[in-house]
Amino acid sequence: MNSAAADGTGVSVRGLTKTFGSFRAVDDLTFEVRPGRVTGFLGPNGAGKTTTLRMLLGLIRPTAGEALIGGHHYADLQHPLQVVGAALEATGFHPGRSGRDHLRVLAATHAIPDARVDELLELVGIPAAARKRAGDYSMGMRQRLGLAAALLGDPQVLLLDEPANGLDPEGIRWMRGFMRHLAREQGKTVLVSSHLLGEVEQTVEDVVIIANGHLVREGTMDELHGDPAVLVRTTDAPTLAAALARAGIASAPEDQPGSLRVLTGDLARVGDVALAVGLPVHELRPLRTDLERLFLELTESPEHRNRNLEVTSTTPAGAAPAPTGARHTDIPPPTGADAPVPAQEENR
Ligand SMILES: Nc1ncnc2c1ncn2[C@@H]1O[C@H](COP(=O)(O)OP(=O)(O)OP(=O)(O)O)[C@@H](O)[C@H]1O
Repeated sequence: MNSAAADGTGVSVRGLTKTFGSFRAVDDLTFEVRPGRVTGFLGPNGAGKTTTLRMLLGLIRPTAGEALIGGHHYADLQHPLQVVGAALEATGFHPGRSGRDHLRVLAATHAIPDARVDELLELVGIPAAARKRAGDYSMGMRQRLGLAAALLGDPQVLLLDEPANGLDPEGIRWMRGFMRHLAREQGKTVLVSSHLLGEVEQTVEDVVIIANGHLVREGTMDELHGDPAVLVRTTDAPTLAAALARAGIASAPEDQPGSLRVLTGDLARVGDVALAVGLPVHELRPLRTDLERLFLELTESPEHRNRNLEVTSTTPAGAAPAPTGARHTDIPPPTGADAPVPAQEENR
């Protein structure tokens, strides 16, 4: 067993499967989430991210496999709020009640002092606004309130579903910094879902990428970026390439005349080699992997084509396909254990 899962600090998903009728929303999914790092849980709309998070939180029952938090099923946690905090949907706040009161009720049912509520509202940046009725909150305010609720019990593990949704650029910057702080300074295990790799690439160290309920890539951001490379442009690329080769650095011509792709991350070294052979450097910059393109390649390859964009067999002739992320039309609206419910207090 993975040590993080065994010592009670990580998240472990093994062979996790969920079917709704004949539709496999999550299909034999296996991955680990480590403490002290922010992990991006990525996939296009409808890939199965929320369904996976809901299984981790015991909100829906897996058809097969297991979803463990610190080596335990959610249902077996004696003090869940102190182990895992979740912000799944920025809803579920009573519109007539203030955000502060909402948190105070939640705190009271878990013997958490009111002072903790005010401390958290301060931390998420809404100490005054949280005294107004939640029904008037912007999406961004609800996100911050949801985050405060998730942190109430100071849990080791945080599961955040698209937390940047509805935040303005300043809010997004704040959220990124806050997630990094929780993981790096406080050692928490942070799993954050998003359908945009670009949205989380500056924040996450690890990624778990899924498409159509399947795992398509698990690893570090560095692995995703691949080996470092540098673009250099000069007046005599073959001479520079030969000099670089003598210095033990491989390179290959780029499309642009006079340009080389050099397989190193050390820009200064490339500049020094050019200087040593008397060549001017007209351009010298790191070559970055186009992560957005890579993400599309991984998730939209023929075997992972987004099933939500395809017409289902039950769609009436001539009818438009279900929009991306829409529920499947052959499945009745969820009820009971499988109904979408907001995080935290519904978990009881
Ligand atoms: N209760 C349900 N009944 C029927 N189908 C469902 C139910 N919940 C989810 N689905 C379907 O399962 C698939 C995965 O949905 P899920 O919400 O987990 O995806 P997601 O990756 O979180 O997408 P998004 O980024 O749009 O939130 C979708 O095709 C969705 O329509």
